[in-house]
Amino acid sequence: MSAPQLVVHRDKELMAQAAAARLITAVVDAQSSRGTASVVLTGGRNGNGLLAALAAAPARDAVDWSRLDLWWGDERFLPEGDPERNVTQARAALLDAVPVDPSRVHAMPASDGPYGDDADAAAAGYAQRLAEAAGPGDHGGVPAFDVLMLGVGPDTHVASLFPELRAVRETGRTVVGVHGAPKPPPTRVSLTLPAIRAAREVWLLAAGEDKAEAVRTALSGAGEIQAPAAGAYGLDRTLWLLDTAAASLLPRTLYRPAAV
Ligand SMILES: O=C1O[C@H](COP(=O)(O)O)[C@@H](O)[C@H](O)[C@H]1O
Repeated sequence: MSAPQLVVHRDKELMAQAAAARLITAVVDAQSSRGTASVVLTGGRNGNGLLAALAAAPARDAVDWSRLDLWWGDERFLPEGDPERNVTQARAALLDAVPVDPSRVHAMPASDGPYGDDADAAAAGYAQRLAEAAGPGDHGGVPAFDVLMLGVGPDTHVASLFPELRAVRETGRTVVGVHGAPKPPPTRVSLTLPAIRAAREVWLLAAGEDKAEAVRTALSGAGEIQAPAAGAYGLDRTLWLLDTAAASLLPRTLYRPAAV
Protein backbone atom coordinates (compact mmCIF):
# COMPACT_ATOMS: atom_id res chain seq x y z
CA MET A 1 0.00 0.00 0.00
CA SER A 2 1.32 3.45 -0.88
CA ALA A 3 0.33 6.58 1.04
CA PRO A 4 -1.63 9.20 -0.92
CA GLN A 5 0.33 12.04 -2.52
CA LEU A 6 -1.52 15.20 -3.51
CA VAL A 7 -0.94 17.43 -6.51
CA VAL A 8 -3.21 20.47 -6.69
CA HIS A 9 -3.56 22.46 -9.91
CA ARG A 10 -5.06 25.91 -10.38
CA ASP A 11 -8.15 24.78 -12.30
CA LYS A 12 -9.64 21.76 -14.03
CA GLU A 13 -8.25 22.60 -17.46
CA LEU A 14 -4.70 22.82 -16.13
CA MET A 15 -5.27 19.67 -14.11
CA ALA A 16 -6.36 17.77 -17.22
CA GLN A 17 -3.38 19.03 -19.25
CA ALA A 18 -0.87 18.26 -16.49
CA ALA A 19 -2.37 14.80 -15.90
CA ALA A 20 -2.25 14.08 -19.64
CA ALA A 21 1.43 15.09 -19.72
CA ARG A 22 2.07 12.88 -16.71
CA LEU A 23 0.33 9.96 -18.39
CA ILE A 24 2.36 10.36 -21.58
CA THR A 25 5.56 10.22 -19.50
CA ALA A 26 4.38 7.18 -17.51
CA VAL A 27 3.46 5.27 -20.68
CA VAL A 28 6.72 6.16 -22.46
CA ASP A 29 8.72 5.12 -19.37
CA ALA A 30 6.87 1.79 -19.09
CA GLN A 31 7.32 1.09 -22.80
CA SER A 32 11.03 1.89 -22.52
CA SER A 33 11.59 -0.43 -19.59
CA ARG A 34 9.12 -3.26 -20.28
CA GLY A 35 8.32 -2.95 -23.98
CA THR A 36 4.61 -2.42 -23.42
CA ALA A 37 2.40 -0.37 -21.12
CA SER A 38 -1.00 -1.00 -19.61
CA VAL A 39 -3.39 1.71 -18.52
CA VAL A 40 -6.83 1.50 -16.94
CA LEU A 41 -9.16 4.28 -18.07
CA THR A 42 -11.94 5.88 -16.09
CA GLY A 43 -15.16 7.44 -17.27
CA GLY A 44 -16.70 10.64 -15.98
CA ARG A 45 -15.95 14.31 -16.53
CA ASN A 46 -12.38 14.33 -15.25
CA GLY A 47 -11.37 11.12 -17.01
CA ASN A 48 -12.74 12.34 -20.32
CA GLY A 49 -11.18 15.77 -19.77
CA LEU A 50 -7.80 14.11 -19.38
CA LEU A 51 -8.28 12.08 -22.58
CA ALA A 52 -9.29 15.18 -24.53
CA ALA A 53 -6.21 17.01 -23.22
CA LEU A 54 -4.08 14.05 -24.26
CA ALA A 55 -5.58 14.14 -27.76
CA ALA A 56 -4.64 17.83 -28.02
CA ALA A 57 -1.08 17.38 -26.69
CA PRO A 58 1.63 17.34 -29.40
CA ALA A 59 3.66 15.02 -27.11
CA ARG A 60 1.03 12.30 -27.61
CA ASP A 61 3.17 11.18 -30.57
CA ALA A 62 5.87 10.12 -28.08
CA VAL A 63 3.61 7.19 -27.14
CA ASP A 64 3.84 3.99 -29.16
CA TRP A 65 0.07 3.49 -29.34
CA SER A 66 0.49 0.02 -30.87
CA ARG A 67 2.19 -1.21 -27.69
CA LEU A 68 -0.39 0.01 -25.21
CA ASP A 69 -3.07 -2.11 -23.54
CA LEU A 70 -6.15 -0.20 -22.46
CA TRP A 71 -8.56 -1.54 -19.87
CA TRP A 72 -11.51 0.05 -18.08
CA GLY A 73 -12.12 0.46 -14.37
CA ASP A 74 -15.86 0.35 -14.88
CA GLU A 75 -18.58 0.50 -17.46
CA ARG A 76 -22.18 1.55 -17.60
CA PHE A 77 -23.93 -1.66 -18.70
CA LEU A 78 -25.66 -0.37 -21.82
CA PRO A 79 -25.83 -1.39 -25.50
CA GLU A 80 -22.74 -1.09 -27.71
CA GLY A 81 -22.31 2.46 -28.98
CA ASP A 82 -24.57 4.01 -26.34
CA PRO A 83 -23.35 7.59 -25.77
CA GLU A 84 -23.35 7.00 -22.00
CA ARG A 85 -20.93 4.10 -22.20
CA ASN A 86 -17.47 4.99 -20.91
CA VAL A 87 -15.81 3.38 -23.91
CA THR A 88 -17.96 5.38 -26.35
CA GLN A 89 -16.90 8.58 -24.63
CA ALA A 90 -13.23 7.53 -24.55
CA ARG A 91 -13.34 6.82 -28.29
CA ALA A 92 -14.78 10.27 -28.97
CA ALA A 93 -12.31 12.03 -26.67
CA LEU A 94 -9.13 10.25 -27.77
CA LEU A 95 -9.13 6.72 -29.12
CA ASP A 96 -10.54 7.51 -32.56
CA ALA A 97 -7.68 10.01 -33.04
CA VAL A 98 -4.70 7.78 -32.22
CA PRO A 99 -3.38 4.54 -33.78
CA VAL A 100 -4.28 2.13 -30.97
CA ASP A 101 -4.21 -1.58 -31.73
CA PRO A 102 -7.92 -2.60 -31.60
CA SER A 103 -6.95 -5.99 -30.16
CA ARG A 104 -5.40 -4.16 -27.18
CA VAL A 105 -8.45 -2.02 -26.45
CA HIS A 106 -10.17 -4.16 -23.84
CA ALA A 107 -13.61 -2.61 -23.49
CA MET A 108 -15.96 -4.10 -20.94
CA PRO A 109 -18.88 -6.03 -22.46
CA ALA A 110 -22.06 -4.23 -23.54
CA SER A 111 -25.59 -5.23 -22.54
CA ASP A 112 -26.26 -6.45 -26.09
CA GLY A 113 -22.95 -8.31 -26.29
CA PRO A 114 -22.01 -11.97 -25.81
CA TYR A 115 -23.41 -12.09 -22.26
CA GLY A 116 -26.73 -10.47 -23.12
CA ASP A 117 -28.18 -8.40 -20.30
CA ASP A 118 -26.47 -10.48 -17.58
CA ALA A 119 -24.08 -8.01 -15.93
CA ASP A 120 -22.70 -10.67 -13.57
CA ALA A 121 -21.77 -12.93 -16.50
CA ALA A 122 -20.24 -9.93 -18.30
CA ALA A 123 -18.16 -9.21 -15.19
CA ALA A 124 -17.00 -12.84 -15.01
CA GLY A 125 -16.07 -12.68 -18.70
CA TYR A 126 -13.98 -9.55 -18.17
CA ALA A 127 -12.32 -11.11 -15.12
CA GLN A 128 -11.38 -14.08 -17.29
CA ARG A 129 -9.87 -11.75 -19.90
CA LEU A 130 -7.83 -9.98 -17.23
CA ALA A 131 -6.65 -13.29 -15.78
CA GLU A 132 -5.47 -14.40 -19.22
CA ALA A 133 -3.49 -11.17 -19.60
CA ALA A 134 -1.85 -11.47 -16.18
CA GLY A 135 1.76 -12.61 -16.24
CA PRO A 136 3.30 -15.25 -13.97
CA GLY A 137 4.72 -12.54 -11.66
CA ASP A 138 1.46 -10.61 -11.43
CA HIS A 139 -0.70 -10.91 -8.33
CA GLY A 140 -4.41 -11.28 -7.84
CA GLY A 141 -5.53 -12.40 -11.30
CA VAL A 142 -4.97 -9.09 -13.08
CA PRO A 143 -2.00 -7.64 -14.96
CA ALA A 144 0.18 -5.23 -12.95
CA PHE A 145 -1.32 -2.13 -14.57
CA ASP A 146 1.19 0.68 -14.98
CA VAL A 147 -1.41 3.35 -14.30
CA LEU A 148 -4.99 2.91 -13.15
CA MET A 149 -7.07 6.07 -13.21
CA LEU A 150 -10.23 6.70 -11.21
CA GLY A 151 -12.58 9.64 -11.31
CA VAL A 152 -13.89 10.42 -7.83
CA GLY A 153 -17.66 10.94 -7.67
CA PRO A 154 -19.27 13.57 -5.40
CA ASP A 155 -20.39 10.68 -3.16
CA THR A 156 -16.79 9.29 -3.00
CA HIS A 157 -17.51 6.48 -5.47
CA VAL A 158 -14.67 5.29 -7.70
CA ALA A 159 -15.11 3.06 -10.75
CA SER A 160 -18.65 1.77 -10.05
CA LEU A 161 -17.97 1.08 -6.38
CA PHE A 162 -20.59 3.12 -4.55
CA PRO A 163 -20.71 3.65 -0.78
CA GLU A 164 -22.25 0.76 1.14
CA LEU A 165 -23.21 -1.31 -1.95
CA ARG A 166 -22.18 -4.94 -2.15
CA ALA A 167 -19.53 -4.36 -4.84
CA VAL A 168 -17.30 -2.30 -2.57
CA ARG A 169 -17.24 -5.12 -0.02
CA GLU A 170 -15.93 -7.67 -2.54
CA THR A 171 -12.70 -9.28 -1.41
CA GLY A 172 -12.38 -12.23 -3.80
CA ARG A 173 -13.40 -11.44 -7.36
CA THR A 174 -11.59 -8.89 -9.53
CA VAL A 175 -14.66 -7.74 -11.49
CA VAL A 176 -18.29 -7.68 -10.40
CA GLY A 177 -21.70 -6.76 -11.74
CA VAL A 178 -23.15 -3.76 -9.92
CA HIS A 179 -26.90 -3.51 -9.36
CA GLY A 180 -28.89 -0.61 -7.98
CA ALA A 181 -26.22 2.06 -8.45
CA PRO A 182 -27.50 5.42 -7.18
CA LYS A 183 -26.12 7.15 -10.28
CA PRO A 184 -27.69 6.15 -13.61
CA PRO A 185 -27.57 3.69 -15.14
CA PRO A 186 -28.24 1.38 -12.18
CA THR A 187 -26.56 -1.63 -13.75
CA ARG A 188 -22.81 -1.50 -14.22
CA VAL A 189 -19.66 -3.61 -14.32
CA SER A 190 -16.71 -2.66 -12.13
CA LEU A 191 -13.24 -3.64 -11.04
CA THR A 192 -13.16 -4.33 -7.31
CA LEU A 193 -10.85 -2.81 -4.71
CA PRO A 194 -8.51 -5.85 -4.75
CA ALA A 195 -8.09 -5.48 -8.54
CA ILE A 196 -7.51 -1.74 -8.21
CA ARG A 197 -4.86 -2.30 -5.55
CA ALA A 198 -2.89 -4.59 -7.86
CA ALA A 199 -1.96 -1.59 -10.03
CA ARG A 200 1.52 -0.12 -9.79
CA GLU A 201 0.13 3.41 -9.74
CA VAL A 202 -3.40 4.55 -8.91
CA TRP A 203 -4.33 8.10 -9.88
CA LEU A 204 -7.51 9.62 -8.46
CA LEU A 205 -8.88 12.58 -10.39
CA ALA A 206 -11.17 15.20 -8.88
CA ALA A 207 -11.86 18.71 -10.07
CA GLY A 208 -14.62 21.12 -9.16
CA GLU A 209 -16.39 22.34 -6.06
CA ASP A 210 -18.85 19.44 -6.12
CA LYS A 211 -15.94 17.06 -5.40
CA ALA A 212 -14.55 18.98 -2.41
CA GLU A 213 -16.54 17.18 0.27
CA ALA A 214 -15.75 13.76 -1.23
CA VAL A 215 -12.03 14.54 -1.37
CA ARG A 216 -12.03 15.75 2.23
CA THR A 217 -13.92 12.67 3.43
CA ALA A 218 -11.79 10.14 1.57
CA LEU A 219 -8.51 11.72 2.68
CA SER A 220 -9.51 12.27 6.30
CA GLY A 221 -9.60 8.70 7.53
CA ALA A 222 -13.02 7.48 6.32
CA GLY A 223 -13.50 3.74 5.83
CA GLU A 224 -13.63 2.32 2.30
CA ILE A 225 -17.16 0.92 2.65
CA GLN A 226 -18.52 4.39 3.43
CA ALA A 227 -16.05 6.18 1.13
CA PRO A 228 -14.76 3.84 -1.61
CA ALA A 229 -12.13 6.35 -2.79
CA ALA A 230 -10.41 5.87 0.58
CA GLY A 231 -9.72 2.25 -0.34
CA ALA A 232 -8.12 2.94 -3.72
CA TYR A 233 -4.36 2.84 -3.66
CA GLY A 234 -1.52 1.51 -5.78
CA LEU A 235 1.38 -0.79 -5.01
CA ASP A 236 4.02 1.85 -5.74
CA ARG A 237 2.11 5.10 -5.82
CA THR A 238 -1.25 6.65 -5.02
CA LEU A 239 -1.67 10.06 -6.56
CA TRP A 240 -4.57 12.42 -6.00
CA LEU A 241 -4.72 14.90 -8.89
CA LEU A 242 -6.93 17.80 -7.87
CA ASP A 243 -7.80 21.36 -8.70
CA THR A 244 -8.00 24.07 -6.06
CA ALA A 245 -11.81 23.84 -5.89
CA ALA A 246 -11.74 20.10 -5.15
CA ALA A 247 -8.98 20.63 -2.57
CA SER A 248 -10.74 23.56 -0.90
CA LEU A 249 -12.13 21.65 2.09
CA LEU A 250 -8.98 19.70 2.91
CA PRO A 251 -7.54 20.32 6.36
CA ARG A 252 -4.45 22.52 6.38
CA THR A 253 -2.42 19.56 7.59
CA LEU A 254 -2.98 17.93 4.18
CA TYR A 255 -3.00 20.93 1.86
CA ARG A 256 -1.98 24.51 2.40
CA PRO A 257 -3.05 26.78 -0.47
CA ALA A 258 -0.42 29.21 -1.73
CA ALA A 259 -0.91 32.73 -0.35
CA VAL A 260 -2.32 35.19 -2.89
O1 LIG B 1 -20.36 7.10 -13.49
C1 LIG B 1 -19.18 7.27 -13.34
O2 LIG B 1 -18.76 8.27 -12.50
C2 LIG B 1 -17.43 8.39 -12.05
C3 LIG B 1 -17.16 9.86 -11.68
O3 LIG B 1 -17.63 10.69 -12.72
P1 LIG B 1 -17.64 12.27 -12.64
O4 LIG B 1 -18.34 12.74 -13.86
O5 LIG B 1 -18.34 12.67 -11.37
O6 LIG B 1 -16.19 12.71 -12.60
C4 LIG B 1 -16.46 7.82 -13.06
O7 LIG B 1 -15.19 7.82 -12.55
C5 LIG B 1 -16.90 6.43 -13.48
O8 LIG B 1 -15.96 5.86 -14.37
C6 LIG B 1 -18.20 6.54 -14.16
O9 LIG B 1 -18.72 5.33 -14.64
